[in-house]
Amino acid sequence: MNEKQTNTINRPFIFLNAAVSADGKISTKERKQVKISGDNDFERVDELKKESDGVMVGIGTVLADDPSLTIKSENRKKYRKNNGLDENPARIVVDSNGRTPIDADIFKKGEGKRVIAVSKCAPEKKIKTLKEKADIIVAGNDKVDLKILVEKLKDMGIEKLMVEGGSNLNWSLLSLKLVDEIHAFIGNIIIGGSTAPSLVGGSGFPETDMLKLKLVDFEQMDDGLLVRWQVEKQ
Ligand SMILES: NC(=O)C1=CN([C@@H]2O[C@H](COP(=O)(O)OP(=O)(O)OC[C@H]3O[C@@H](n4cnc5c(N)ncnc54)[C@H](OP(=O)(O)O)[C@@H]3O)[C@@H](O)[C@H]2O)C=CC1
Ligand SMILES: Nc1nc(O)c(N)c(N[C@@H]2O[C@H](COP(=O)(O)O)[C@@H](O)[C@H]2O)n1
Repeated sequence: MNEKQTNTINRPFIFLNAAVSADGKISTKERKQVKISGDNDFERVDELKKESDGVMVGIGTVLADDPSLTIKSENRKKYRKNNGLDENPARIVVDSNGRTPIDADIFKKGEGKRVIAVSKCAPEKKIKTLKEKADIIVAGNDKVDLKILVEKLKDMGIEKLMVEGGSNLNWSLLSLKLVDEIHAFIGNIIIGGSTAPSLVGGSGFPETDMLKLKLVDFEQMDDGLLVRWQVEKQ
């Protein structure tokens, strides 16, 4: 597939959302969830979830944070129900080897569809167990092929996909040019540490290929800054 075809694949609108420290980190060197934003930001994130068809994370985030990825507000859940939708957007984990724990909060909390995206390498036995709790998408040989995955998600009716990290999944999606927007709350803390994950990890772009962003919106929120960028098409 050449670059032009890459940009024209039939996929959802995809945006990344994250809470980032003033020095660009999304958690500590222990890779444990840390509170960067406050109540106003959690409300904003809840509203974004209400408007999304899917919320996707990498297995690294599931193992580190055990997030539920549910909508928290009863009114927002009701709004979705009244509009013929599941209470929660589909919760999607990018997990090549089927490592998602069977007692993860995404399975225990809230109604709605769960999707585990695996590669052909995932052990049969684990897939069989996960199938009792989630839809399984197989995409890629040894690592989840994100282009195939997002096309399959679109086929399932996912038009708007929110990505809640982490660092490595963000990198892969950005480097494959699969991201339309980035929404970040930048908090008034410094986390530091060269091994603490930043908003975008991976191997990084050479200077000639750095992604360009267009600033769409910004506002002060509590003691931090809320920023929305569009990823420029190249
Ligand atoms: N502040 C914030 O807003 C947020 C912070 N976080 C933090 O981020 C950290 C987790 O980030 P990170 O460790 O990078 O984990 P990620 O959540 O990014 O998951 C990465 C894993 O996903 C799997 N994967 C499968 N296919 C792909 C692919 N094509 N590209 C990339 N990954 C793929 C890989 O595991 P495998 O090979 O087994 O499939 C990989 O190791 C935690 O510390 C968490 O607290 C997370 C979300 C939001
Ligand atoms: N918006 C925001 N602010 C913070 O300060 C955060 N630490 C995060 N983290 C993300 O929220 C997920 C928790 O989700 P649930 O409430 O369990 O659904 C966590 O995994 C991070 O993705 N976000």
